[in-house]
Amino acid sequence: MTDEVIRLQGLTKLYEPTPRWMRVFARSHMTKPVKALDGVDLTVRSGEICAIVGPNGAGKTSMFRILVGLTTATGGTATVHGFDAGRDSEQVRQIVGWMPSEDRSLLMRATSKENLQLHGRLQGMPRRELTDRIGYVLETVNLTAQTESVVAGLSAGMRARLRLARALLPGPRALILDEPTGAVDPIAAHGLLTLIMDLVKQEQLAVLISSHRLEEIEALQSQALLMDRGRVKYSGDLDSLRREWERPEIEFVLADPATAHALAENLIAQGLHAVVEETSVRCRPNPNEPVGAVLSRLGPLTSDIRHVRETPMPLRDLIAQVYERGEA
Ligand SMILES: Nc1ncnc2c1ncn2[C@@H]1O[C@H](COP(=O)(O)OP(=O)(O)OP(=O)(O)O)[C@@H](O)[C@H]1O
Repeated sequence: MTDEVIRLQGLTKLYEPTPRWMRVFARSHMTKPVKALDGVDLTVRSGEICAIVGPNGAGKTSMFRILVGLTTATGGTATVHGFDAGRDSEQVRQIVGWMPSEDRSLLMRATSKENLQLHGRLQGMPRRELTDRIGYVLETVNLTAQTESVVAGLSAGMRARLRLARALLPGPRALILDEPTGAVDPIAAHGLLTLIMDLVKQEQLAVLISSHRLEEIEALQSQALLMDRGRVKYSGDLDSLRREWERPEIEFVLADPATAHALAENLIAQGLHAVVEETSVRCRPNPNEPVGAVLSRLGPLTSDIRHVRETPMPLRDLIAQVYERGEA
């Protein structure tokens, strides 16, 4: 399809063990090869956000580093708008905006403008175009008033927006955002995410984002790629993930604690895990089992139930299930 921007096909990255002679000097070294990415397939289209989720060591950073040309793949391909991230790194750099996770990449004693000027020059942007672009990107991230401010004096939220402005400098087709809200307080993080969503819509960017904050991923209404030790555990949208893995919690409210205990015993006898709290009993039915099926097995106890409530599974638990069942 023509609107495919980022495409990974069988992407593999193998880090070789540290050579024996180097182990003497290296602070840490590896004695065995590590497969950071193991045959990853992914497509991100323009106007789409894909969240990369995974525990430490899942391979998120390795994937990002390949896409921005900081390291090369050992197998498969990574392309952006048809350009190969390894072979055509020059072209890829002009159409990919990279927002690293930390402020370390900013010059703290320089102003916002100076940081962007330096970055643009390193990217080979012509001086005229760079001046216009700096004004535009600072306005886009609401930092026009901080154009001449020294970075050290900016808040964490402002610095994050400056890192985003820097990623936008080349006028990219794709954005790669590594933990963009990492050090930012929740209110500023919300502002940053809203800004990112608006940008995606307006400029039809394809975005890859990594975040350990799952509530943010839900708010972004993004696609999700769940990874573990270099392998893909799930790839698709969050609604399909819910349809496939959802096990809503059911709460039964009864007239008195004695009946609540009787109902809980019945559920436990059915092999379900049930928790009693005064007159309420909570349980999670088996996968794909509707609440009606549980009720039909309760017999005469059904008439003692005052209310039934269904609570959707939090995204955190949903994802944990994918990982746990994958292990099994
Ligand atoms: N330069 C490197 N040399 C050797 N091994 C590496 C290198 N970079 C990463 N690894 C290993 O590759 C695996 C994947 O690491 P990567 O940093 O890509 O994962 P991650 O999902 O970004 O983790 P984190 O959330 O901790 O940053 C890990 O086992 C890591 O130790």
